[in-house]
Amino acid sequence: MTATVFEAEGLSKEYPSGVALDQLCMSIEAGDVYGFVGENGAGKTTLMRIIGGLVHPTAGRMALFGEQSKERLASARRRIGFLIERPSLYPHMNAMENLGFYCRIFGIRDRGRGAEVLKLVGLDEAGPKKTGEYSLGMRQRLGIAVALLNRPEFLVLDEPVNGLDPAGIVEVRHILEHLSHEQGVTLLISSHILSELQLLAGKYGFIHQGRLIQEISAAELQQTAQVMICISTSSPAAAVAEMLRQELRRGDIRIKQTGEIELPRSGVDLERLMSLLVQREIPVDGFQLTAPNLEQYYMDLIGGGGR
Ligand SMILES: Nc1ncnc2c1ncn2[C@@H]1O[C@H](COP(=O)(O)OP(=O)(O)OP(=O)(O)O)[C@@H](O)[C@H]1O
Repeated sequence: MTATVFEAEGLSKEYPSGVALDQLCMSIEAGDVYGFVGENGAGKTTLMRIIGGLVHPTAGRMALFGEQSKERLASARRRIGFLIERPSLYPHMNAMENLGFYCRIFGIRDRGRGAEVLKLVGLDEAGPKKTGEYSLGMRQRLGIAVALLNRPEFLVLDEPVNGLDPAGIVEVRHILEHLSHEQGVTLLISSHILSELQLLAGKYGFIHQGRLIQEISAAELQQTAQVMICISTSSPAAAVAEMLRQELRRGDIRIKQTGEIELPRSGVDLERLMSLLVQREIPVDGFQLTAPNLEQYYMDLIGGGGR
């Protein structure tokens, strides 16, 4: 039986300016990598702050590791690591000094723990460099190291790859994969980079205007989301798309921003499609079947799919 790490029932948060979380019900099981997806202002950070005890809900209940009372929630939070918004680091200190500071705050006596987490995030060679001189990627990795100091069973990460360059994104992904696969850490990750989230998460929760509108597992996404056909041609895309709409009698053929023509795979006779392109002497520079795509699924879900 898997243990429930986090559970919310009717969890709400109202600010004078409006509702940030609206009767949210969700659960995260031990070992899950839960991807939290939503537009700016949807309520993701608010939920993470509630989990961290930084914000109090106005209604509803929640449990962490099955604990619900105020006192027990406080001790359950010691089993969790947080990186919410930007890591707070002292710029005039190096990585080890920053970690030493947090060890004192968290009451961690294990003197070797700082070096261990630095190694885990690949910063063990950063040496005496002050964190004020760190790149964004290094700061983010050090933020993850801080979150790991207490050997958390559950890690809550608010947009951990936001603003990182491609190499930094891959580095953070490898760290999180290691924590999940090798150490069994449960992860809750919010991100706007859905292609990246799709490489990590096993389950997704979609939040829209404070409401959890859907949860789906990666396997369900694989089955549900549409495989798309993507055609690139040097012929005018608008004319080719119109010809295909007429011939295939479909209204769901669109031109992507990249200029490629895209249509759902389902119901398309590929042989007929190819022969239409050949008969009309349309040069085909690329023809691809794309894998189920989290971004497209999300856009369709909130009604902005453009198809
Ligand atoms: N301290 C606060 N006081 C008043 N309103 C707040 C506060 N914090 C958040 N809000 C509001 O609550 C709503 C949800 O914000 P939240 O930061 O949780 O969204 P988010 O999904 O994390 O967005 P983003 O992707 O931009 O980080 C927004 O309308 C926001 O303006």
